[in-house]
Order: sequence, then structure tokens, then C-alpha cells
Amino acid sequence: MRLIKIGIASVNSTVGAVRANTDRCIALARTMAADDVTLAVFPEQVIGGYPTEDLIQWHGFVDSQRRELERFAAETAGLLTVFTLGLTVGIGGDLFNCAALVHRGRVVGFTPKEKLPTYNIFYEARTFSRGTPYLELDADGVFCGDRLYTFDFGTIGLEICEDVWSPDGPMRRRCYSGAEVICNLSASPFRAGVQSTRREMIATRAADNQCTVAYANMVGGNDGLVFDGGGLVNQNGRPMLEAPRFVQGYAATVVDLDRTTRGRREASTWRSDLEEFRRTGQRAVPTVREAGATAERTHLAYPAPPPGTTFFLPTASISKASPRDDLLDEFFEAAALGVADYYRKIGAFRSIGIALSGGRDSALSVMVAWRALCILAPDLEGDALREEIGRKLQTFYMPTRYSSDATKGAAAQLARDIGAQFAIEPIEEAFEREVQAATSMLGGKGEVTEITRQNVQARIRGTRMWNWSNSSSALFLQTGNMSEKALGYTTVGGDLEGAFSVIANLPKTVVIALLERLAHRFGFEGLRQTLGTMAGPELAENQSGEAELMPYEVLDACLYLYGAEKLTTDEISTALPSLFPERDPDALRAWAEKFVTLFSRAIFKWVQAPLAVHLGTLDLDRERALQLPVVQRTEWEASLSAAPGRLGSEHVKR
Ligand SMILES: Nc1ncnc2c1ncn2[C@@H]1O[C@H](COP(=O)(O)OP(=O)(O)OC[C@H]2O[C@@H]([n+]3cccc(C(=O)O)c3)[C@H](O)[C@@H]2O)[C@@H](O)[C@H]1O
Ligand SMILES: Nc1ncnc2c1ncn2[C@@H]1O[C@H](COP(=O)(O)OP(=O)(O)OP(=O)(O)O)[C@@H](O)[C@H]1O
Ligand SMILES: NC(=O)CC[C@H](N)C(=O)O
Repeated sequence: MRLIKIGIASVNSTVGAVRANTDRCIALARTMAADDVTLAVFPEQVIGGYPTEDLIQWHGFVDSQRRELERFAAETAGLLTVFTLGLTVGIGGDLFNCAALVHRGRVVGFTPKEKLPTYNIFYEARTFSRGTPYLELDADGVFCGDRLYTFDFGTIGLEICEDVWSPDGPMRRRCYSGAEVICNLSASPFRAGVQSTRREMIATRAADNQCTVAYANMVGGNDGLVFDGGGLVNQNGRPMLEAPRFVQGYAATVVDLDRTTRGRREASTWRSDLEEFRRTGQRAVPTVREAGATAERTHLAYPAPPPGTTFFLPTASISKASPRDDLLDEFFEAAALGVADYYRKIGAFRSIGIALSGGRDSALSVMVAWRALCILAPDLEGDALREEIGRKLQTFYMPTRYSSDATKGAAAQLARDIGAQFAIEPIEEAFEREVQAATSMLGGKGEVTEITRQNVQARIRGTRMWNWSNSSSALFLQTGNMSEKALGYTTVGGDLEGAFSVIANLPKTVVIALLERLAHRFGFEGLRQTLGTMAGPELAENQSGEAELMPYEVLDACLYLYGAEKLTTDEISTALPSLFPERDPDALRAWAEKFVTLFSRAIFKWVQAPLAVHLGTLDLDRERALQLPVVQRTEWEASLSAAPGRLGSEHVKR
């Protein structure tokens, strides 16, 4: 047996806070060393924070990271654990996203990331240079490049996040060159279903390469991204560890590296692939031997395989939670961590404020704010926590003639349930005055339209919330959902206002499902009452969002088919009946057309929406995710339908 203890650190770094980030790493390094961790893996860019975007162009920021790494090395010089942690390294005209190897006070080497994600929410190729196979550079006296390191316990290779997301990453050539453990340093943000994707992918890589993958992930929110931590260790395809998600700290597991060697000897296919690698003259990645002793390993206990990973061991303790409930709970936790870290890391706020309407969107937003404040006060519970919520969470109900007793009651009840302050601030008089002022501005050349009368109410609420937050140093949260944002069913300068959006990337059907889940989990009467009201803006008599737009389930299906699957209007109309066989195909076609028309007209709105927590796999965020021109026409769609038989028409009409 060749037992080693692998420690996976989940660190909540703040972009630019190099000193505080490194202090956190030092503290965790000491705890892991005291726990006899042999090899400790920290996240990608843990020193400078992630993502740094163009901040990385400030050379002082890059230099400070190297200085902090040297401080980390000096502070951990007396520890025997082998550490690996992420930072940016500048060499001449290149900036590399690197994994640093540190042992007994010395920065041993840097390994640059080879696969730079530049899609969806990632923009790394804009700022970083790629590491390449067999690269050998000098970073102010420290080797930077493609190299493996042999310690007294075995041989390790380092890589960074996206490197593991490609079957053609550096792992294969490094494993053929002798690496037994691949440390992957990640900053992988939360999105729906991401943990099972990571789990499967890492199991596949570990099995394909007959190695141990030790994967550490960043935790916490930065701007709208929320990193969920939850590192993984997988040996030759067998899951050995899954670290807790959404929390800072470390988790460790013991791995028998002789099992990896045995796996390689047994796996004749792996060996014949290795022969091919050698036969075709591919060079081995150089390995250097590190002489210094590592942490004491004689007393490490044999690692029992986790339940369910082998036929011979009991599976009774495997959790049977519903995957849907798990996902809804993850959305809640991720959104709350996003709000909590925005509040904490900006460091300018004394409280949080929400315009609470008694409707679904603001109800979910206030629940998330409540959970965020619980995260920010981990030591409080019971009455003390409730008092803290009362000090920090302020809600306002701002009725006009269109507001109902049902929404007023639901809002008041929910605020009571969670212990938030609740105030009623009628806006009827201001509404009247503003309509008069708008009429007068029209100078007799027209009437204030019905839609404008609606928007005036939303805008007064938005203005009032800004004025309140301005005078009370509060974080004003925006409450709009993704479906209504996508179609522009929201008022510019009104309910689109706020400093930070809580649920702007959750479709309305998910908002409703999550509220039902929270009602079940917490039993709050206010949530039950909210779910009993009609979903609608209450900006005119008896307004229903579904009646004015379309059924939410159809809207969200269109959002998926158009925004995520990139289908044309015709294709959406063809696809919808398979999703909704009970609905009239003509009605579905009309909704598809309405969706696409409203969607393209609404882009101008969401480009001015506040920063939002990213939760799904498609985000309406032009800066960071879906980059669409505001000025655009849908003529190309008409041209496809008008020229049947021409290129691509089979797909259009399929
Ligand atoms: N591409 C473009 N570039 C620049 N400006 C553009 C533009 N398209 C329209 N505009 C301008 O934008 C303005 C229209 O936008 P905006 O003022 O937002 O108003 P608008 O989109 O006309 O109306 C807002 C809609 O959202 C609904 N709403 C509002 C509030 C809450 C809720 C709810 O669900 O609770 C729903 C409301 O019932 C109404 O149907 C006009 O001034 C128009 O000229
Ligand atoms: N009477 C009100 N008092 C306070 N805020 C309001 C009021 N009406 C609307 N708002 C604000 O405007 C936002 C937009 O309203 P909208 O109707 O879209 O959402 P909702 O009322 O929260 O959910 P629902 O879809 O169930 O109506 C609300 O989330 C809330 O922040
Ligand atoms: N930082 C990264 O390289 C992240 C990219 C990767 N695909 C992920 O989501 O985890």
C-alpha cells in the first residue's frame, strides 16, 4: 500500500484582495498540515480571485500575486505538506494562468493552463496566453512549463480547470509520462446540473487515464458568478471524495496510489494506448525529483471505498433525495451565496431592501435575501438571528388603487414569517401627480397611454427604492425573473431598477417551483398566501401576466428553444407540439411568433438590467453571457421561409 492523504480546499477569494485571499490559504494550509495532508490542492486563481477580467492588465496586480505566493511559501516553510495553488504569472509579453507548486518554503514550479475557456461566461483567451506541451520558461528564477514532479510518495502533475474539460487536455500525455495524481485547480461557477457533469467528467478522465484526479474548486460569489466549491477526488474511475458545496474549508481523503499502479497494469487497453504513444515518438513530459520529505504517512488508515462504489460493500447509507428538490435547493443556496458575497465583498452596505408586492418574484427574492443574511451571520440562531434579520432586511409595500388586499396580506405575512421589517408606503397620490405632469408635458398633443400609466407606478416604486437605499446605505435588490426580462415585460426605470438582481436568470416556472419547495421546507404562511394570488403586475385592473404574454410553461419552452437551442421561429413552432401535445398547434405557433418578436425588441432593456446572479446554463447578460446586438432585424428568418429548397431549408421545415 502507498497511502497518501489528499486535501481539497474550497476558498472564497475576492478579486484583488490578494492579501486576505493568501491569509485564508495560509490558515487552511496550516490546518491541513496539522491533519497530515500529504498533498493539498487549492483553487485556480486563488490568490488574485476569479474572474479578474481586464484587471489582469495592471502589472502591479500581477506582481502582487507573485509576492503573495512567496509570502505563502515563507509562512508554510515549516510544513511538510505539498501545496498547489493558482495565480497569474507574467513572463515578458505573456500572462499565464498558472498552478504553483510549493513545498517546504520553496516555490518549486509553475504549470500554465493549456485550455483557455472563451465561451459562455468565460473570456480567458482575451487576456491569457496558452501553456503548450513541453513548454519550458523561466519565471524570475522559477521553472514555468510542462513538467511532472516526483515526491517520496509518487508523481504528480498540475493542471487548471478547463484542462480537464477536454479529452485532449494535458492529462493524457502527463499520465503516459508517469503522473499518478493530477491536481486540477478550478474556478468553476455554479449552474444547473453542473455538479453531476463534473462528477461524470472527472470519473471519465480518471478512468481513461488510470490516475487519481484531485479537483479543487473556488467557492463564493464574485459579481454575478457563484462558485460552489465541492471539490472531488476520483481514483481510476472510483469516486473517493466529494467535498461539501457552498462552504469554505477543506475536505480530505486517503488514496492508495498502489491501486493506481495496479489499475494500469491490469488495464491492457490503457497499456496498449501507452505503447502507441511511445511508438509514434511522442515525447514524455520531463519529470523532476523533489528530495524533501513530505508529511508523515505511516499512520494513514486504509481508505474504505465510499458506499455504493463497489458491489461487495453495503449501499444502505446512500441518500435518496429527489434530484428535482436537490436542484431547487441548489438554486436557493447559490442565489443566497451570490447575494451574501455581493453584500459582504462590496462592503458598503448596512442593510438590504426589497419592494415586496405580495407576488411571486419579490417573495422569492426576499427569501433569498433572508437566507443571504443567515449565511452572513453563521453564529446566530433563534431570536438573535431574527433580530439581526429585523435590523438588516427592510421591505416596502407600495400600493396604488390596483393593489389588492390579497397581495398586501401576503407581503405582510411573509415579512412577519422571516422577521423582516415591513412598511406600507402608498404611491397613489404620486401616481396621480405624475400622470398629470406627463399629460402636461404632452402639451395637448396626445394622451398618456394606458401602458405609460402602468409604467408610472413601477417607476415611482423604483425611484422611491433608490431614494431610500441612498439615505440608508442599503443594497436595493431587483426582483425580476428571466422570462419577463426576456420579453421586456418589465419597466425601464421601474421594476428593472435595483443594484443587484436576485432571480433574473431563473425562468418563471422555476421561480414558482422553487417557491413551492420553500413553502414546503419552511412552512411559511406568507409563501402559501403568495402562491394563492394571481401572477400579475397589479398595474391595471385584474392584470394577469400569462393572459398578457402567454402561459409561462410555453414562454419558458420558447426561451429554451430560441435562446438556448437557437432554433428559428418556424422550428420552434414545429418543436412545441412535441412538448405540449395537448395544446392547439396554431396557438403554439402564434405564441412562438410573439415570443421571437418580443424577445428581439427587449434586448435593449436587459442590456441595462443590473448585474445578476448566474444560475442557469443560459443567461441574459450581454456583458458576460449571451452577446446579442440590440439593433437587429429578423429578416433572415423570413428569407429562410421564403426560399424553400435552398440551402438549409430541410432543417427549417423538418
Ligand atoms: N430598442 C429600443 N431602444 C431604445 N428605446 C426603446 C427601444 N424600444 C423601446 N424603447 C423605448 O422604451 C420605452 C418603453 O419601455 P418601458 O418604458 O419599459 O415600457 P413598455 O415596454 O412599453 O411597457 C412595460 C411593460 O411591462 C409590463 N410590466 C411592467 C412592470 C412590471 C410588470 C410585472 O410583471 O410586474 C410588467 C407592463 O405591463 C408593460 O406591458 C419607450 O420609451 C420606448 O420608446
Ligand atoms: N404593490 C407593490 N409594492 C411594492 N413593490 C411592488 C408592488 N408591485 C410591484 N412591486 C415591485 O415590482 C416588481 C415587479 O412586479 P411583478 O408583478 O413582476 O412581480 P411580483 O409581484 O413579485 O410577482 P408576480 O409575478 O406574482 O406578480 C415586484 O417584484 C416588486 O418588487
Ligand atoms: N475556469 C475555468 O476554466 C472554468 C471552465 C470550465 N468549463 C468550468 O465551468 O468549470
